[in-house]
Amino acid sequence: MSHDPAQMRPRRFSAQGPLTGRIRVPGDKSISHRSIMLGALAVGETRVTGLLEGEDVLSTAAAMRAMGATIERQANGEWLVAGVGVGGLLQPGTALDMGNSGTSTRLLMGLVATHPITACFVGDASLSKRPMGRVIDPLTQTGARFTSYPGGRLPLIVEGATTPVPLTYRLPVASAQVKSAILLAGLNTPGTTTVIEPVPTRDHSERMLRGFGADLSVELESDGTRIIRLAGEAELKPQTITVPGDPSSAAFFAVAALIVPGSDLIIENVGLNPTRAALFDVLRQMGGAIEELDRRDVGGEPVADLRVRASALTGIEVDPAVVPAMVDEFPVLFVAAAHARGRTVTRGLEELRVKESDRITVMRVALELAGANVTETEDGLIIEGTDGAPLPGTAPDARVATHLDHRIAMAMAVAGLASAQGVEVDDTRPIATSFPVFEALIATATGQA
Ligand SMILES: O=C(O)C1=C[C@@H](OP(=O)(O)O)[C@@H](O)[C@H](O)C1
Ligand SMILES: C=C(OP(=O)(O)O)C(=O)O
Repeated sequence: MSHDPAQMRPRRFSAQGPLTGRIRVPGDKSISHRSIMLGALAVGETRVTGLLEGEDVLSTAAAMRAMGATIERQANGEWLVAGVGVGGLLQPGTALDMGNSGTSTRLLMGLVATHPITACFVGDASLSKRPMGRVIDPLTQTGARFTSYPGGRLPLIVEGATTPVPLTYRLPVASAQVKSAILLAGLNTPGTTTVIEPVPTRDHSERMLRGFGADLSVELESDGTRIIRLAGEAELKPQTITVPGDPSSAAFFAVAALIVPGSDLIIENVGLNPTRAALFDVLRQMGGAIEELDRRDVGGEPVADLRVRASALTGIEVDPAVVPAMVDEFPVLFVAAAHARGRTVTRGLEELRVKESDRITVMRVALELAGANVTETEDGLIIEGTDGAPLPGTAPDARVATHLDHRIAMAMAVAGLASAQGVEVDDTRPIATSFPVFEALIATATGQA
């Protein structure tokens, strides 16, 4: 995807009335990536139902195919992955195009680092600005070699180690991608790979590696630090996986239903893994009516249907400790805060500056353009809400710049649904990276479908 204005797809999102009825969001992006990767490393056939068919996951699938796996979508929507076995990845014939996806890039760099192959990683303009040094640094210690653009940026070449050395690594940033890259590198490494995680991040890799039969243990220290140990030269067994709905996608509809008057919406099948679900707790603390219905287990992850009703929200100080458990949900939380009574303060969001865009600055500019009262700090935003009044929206000649960032486009679309004159975003194309049916579900929930 490029910034070429001729290819951008702008759209004005305007008030369409309340969100009602029932919707179902697509499969979780993090679990979908890992289903393909681990399936491709197992010996035999893994079956995946509910896979997110977003561009990011399709980039992962294309890369795993290029390294030898057979990955096919069946007519009934189920995906079959025939794996090559740990150690069996083949040298890709061309560069691996990671598109817009940080998760694909960092996790696959981990996999390639301990296979005796060389791979070149390329990506779009957004991904090519993102820091890869955070995985290059630890993975270099396995014996892999990296050649990258200055600052550890894409394009980059990974020459995997022929005799990889196991890592013991303490994470300097709270990042599930860095953790997962090291664990995946550990799969084809003799001995024990150890990741020390002072601040817990999403634990899908740990859960799924165990599910695929890897010998992985997690020790919890008294201060909350997690010590994750993985026995190398693992043999993964194929699995049948049902991917739960993505809480990060449900987040947009939860906020829309809270701030659009008269809404009463059921969002079905939402994954509520505690390392992911903090947004819903924060919105409840703000006074949001979010009920969990039929809590159950899907594919080893807690899931519920969420009933969300329009609510008067109150600003709060968001505890920085919850940031990793809602790291992708801040853009849409900011939109909720812009409609609350009083002030919302967020801190500890430095990581947002290195996502698909700098989500602190980009959301400050976007919300200001829509008429909100926002102050940017070094590590967060302070937002004075409207006490339930609609934001004016963007002027007829103004467009929110989304910078190839799907979550900016969707958060500001939600702002548009609750605005007086609509919010125009400059490009809706990036939405397809994580939530291809987003616009269709808006139409369904607002009765326009
Ligand atoms: O491991 C994952 O699947 C992800 C981890 C997070 O990134 P970081 O590890 O950079 O925080 C998150 O922002 C991303 O959307 C998905
Ligand atoms: C940060 C995100 O994804 P990634 O890092 O995989 O590009 C996201 O989906 O918000």
